[in-house]
Amino acid sequence: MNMSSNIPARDAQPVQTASVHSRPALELQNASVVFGSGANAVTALTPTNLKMERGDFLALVGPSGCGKSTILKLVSNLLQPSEGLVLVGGKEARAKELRIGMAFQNPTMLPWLTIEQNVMMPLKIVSPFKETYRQDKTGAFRDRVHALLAQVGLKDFAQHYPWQLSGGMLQRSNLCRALVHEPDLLLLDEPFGALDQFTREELWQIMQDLYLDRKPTVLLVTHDLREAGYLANRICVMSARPGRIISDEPVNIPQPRDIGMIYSPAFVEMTQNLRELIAQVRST
Ligand SMILES: Nc1ncnc2c1ncn2[C@@H]1O[C@H](COP(=O)(O)OP(=O)(O)OP(=O)(O)O)[C@@H](O)[C@H]1O
Repeated sequence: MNMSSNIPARDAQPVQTASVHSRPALELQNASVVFGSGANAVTALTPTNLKMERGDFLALVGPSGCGKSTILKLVSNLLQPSEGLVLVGGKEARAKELRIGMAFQNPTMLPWLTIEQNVMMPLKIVSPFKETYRQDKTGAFRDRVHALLAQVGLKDFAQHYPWQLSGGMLQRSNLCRALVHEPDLLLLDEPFGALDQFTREELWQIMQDLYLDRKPTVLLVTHDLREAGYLANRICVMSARPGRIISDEPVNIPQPRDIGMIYSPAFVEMTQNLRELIAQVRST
């Protein structure tokens, strides 16, 4: 399947996936996951290889239950592979203190803290920021939080509490919190799944701006093929359980991408090809 296209983009720049660092940001080497044992064993992931360079934005798509979240859990060290290796920045995930940012479908803001305090939280608890958090007399951390909030249009909401914000505003704050500590990896698990279509598209544009500004390495799990095509520079399709990656293709559309692009014939054709591939693997 070829996901190349001639779709025009605003202020087109080449897609940048090449690494300036020698070690991949993330590597799965024949990593497999089996839950349980004996007759109750469930193979969630067959031996899987995956490599991401720094600054890659990879979308993982596939039928329900194929192991997408399992891969996120492996990468974030919430789960150990039954066999194989998971390397983050060249070191085993379990051997390393990981600096990871995460955003899920439901923003998990602490209700008794303001948005500013919620977004600040990773700086308080994650190295190397936590060591200097208390000595931050200049307010550099606060400035960092405010700059992020301003970038996502929440400049005037820093002192509000989570219950005073809409779902879309909460997810924008959530993205700020996931990025504030400059994570080695940003893991996104259906982060826009609970939003209405207009808000979702607005958030895609905000996510794109944040990504192009900071170039974190991003692994996005989504069921929304347009979201994958709009945001990612690589799309991996997984087979039905037991999961494995059956297609790994670049999205050769220059960034930044215009949101109107998702209605263009070439983009619709690309997502249609993905849809057909997933329909095939669901029925086999
Ligand atoms: N703790 C567990 N014990 C047993 N089986 C599990 C466990 N966690 C996940 N599984 C199984 O592993 C498979 C992969 O699950 P996973 O959550 O990774 O799928 P997914 O692709 O993220 O699904 P969805 O798209 O529906 O969120 C599923 O069949 C699931 O039932």
